[in-house]
Amino acid sequence: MEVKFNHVTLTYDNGVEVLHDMDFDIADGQLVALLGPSGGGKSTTLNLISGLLSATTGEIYFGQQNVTKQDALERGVGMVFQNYALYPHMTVLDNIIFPMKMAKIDKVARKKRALELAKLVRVDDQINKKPSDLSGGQQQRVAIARALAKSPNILLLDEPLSNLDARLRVEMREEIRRIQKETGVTTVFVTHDQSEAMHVADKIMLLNDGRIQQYDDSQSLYENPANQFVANFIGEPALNVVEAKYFGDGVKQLFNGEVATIGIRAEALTNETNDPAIQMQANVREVLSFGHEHQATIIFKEQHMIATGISTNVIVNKVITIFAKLGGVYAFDNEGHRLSLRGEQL
Ligand SMILES: Nc1ncnc2c1ncn2[C@@H]1O[C@H](COP(=O)(O)OP(=O)(O)OP(=O)(O)O)[C@@H](O)[C@H]1O
Repeated sequence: MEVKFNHVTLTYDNGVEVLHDMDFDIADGQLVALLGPSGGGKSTTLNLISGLLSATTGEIYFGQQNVTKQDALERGVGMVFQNYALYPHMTVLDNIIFPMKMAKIDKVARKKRALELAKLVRVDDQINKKPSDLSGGQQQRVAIARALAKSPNILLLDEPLSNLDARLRVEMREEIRRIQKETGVTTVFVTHDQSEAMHVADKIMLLNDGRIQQYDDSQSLYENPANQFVANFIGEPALNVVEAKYFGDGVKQLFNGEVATIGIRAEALTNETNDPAIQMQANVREVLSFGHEHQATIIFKEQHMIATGISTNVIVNKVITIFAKLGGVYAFDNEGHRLSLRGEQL
């Protein structure tokens, strides 16, 4: 089911508008991550999709239907909460059956469907256990199966991986993607972890201060950030941010508009390249190796930068020419808007 927000805002009871002009489409069958820092508006957006919160202004559509005034039950959404919220006294199978029992689905049919779902989420060998006898990952699988039981229009997951240890998180993020692709149900999940969002989602909605900063696939967010917030938030190591005053006019004039800040991706900083690049005289302070990766700290006009494109045999504590490949260099004005390269449209 397609989800459409038409200029939606949300004001809480205290009179403060926390979501501003949310205008977006989630295509049918897509897996979308709501990503952003704490307080950015992820949970509020999820609750507006679910119907647990009502839009203050604007409209919400599921397909052709205006659901703005409908509650969660009427909208037919499946929810998985952070703590899974399984019924502790019921078996795995009964947990999955429960929503279908409430919906008065025939006994034989609901058991058949529950067994299919247990198989889909790979807990079919655990169906007679109680939730307390399952691992965190297994409990989450059951919670997903239960949320899918009534064939929801939309599946919503609130920080689904946050209670799992590192190994299970990696396993479950792949599982969420597999289950979503097998069922084809439009799915939205909340996370504050960029790597999780990038591994799992088809598209990422990056939220900050109750506004969509960018809604795009992960590669576009990384390679073509809309503004300084997006460029800073996405990418590991974080973007090197340097005030434009440290660069000459030649560099500033590469861009349209008044350059206030230059951002350089760590991997764009290298000591040899054939790509179009900005040249800098910089001191390589140290080169650290982590297995097959290495990371150099370089100092350019007293500004520390992290570089991952420097060869390990470079001489340390010597000023050398470092190149910043233009593909990984962004310029921003003093409001954080991204400026295009001259002759290039953003
Ligand atoms: N019940 C409420 N009443 C008033 N303001 C609220 C309420 N719930 C959330 N807010 C405010 O709305 C804004 C968005 O909060 P929201 O919980 O959606 O962010 P979030 O991105 O999900 O954050 P987190 O990752 O910390 O859960 C914040 O400024 C928050 O303080």
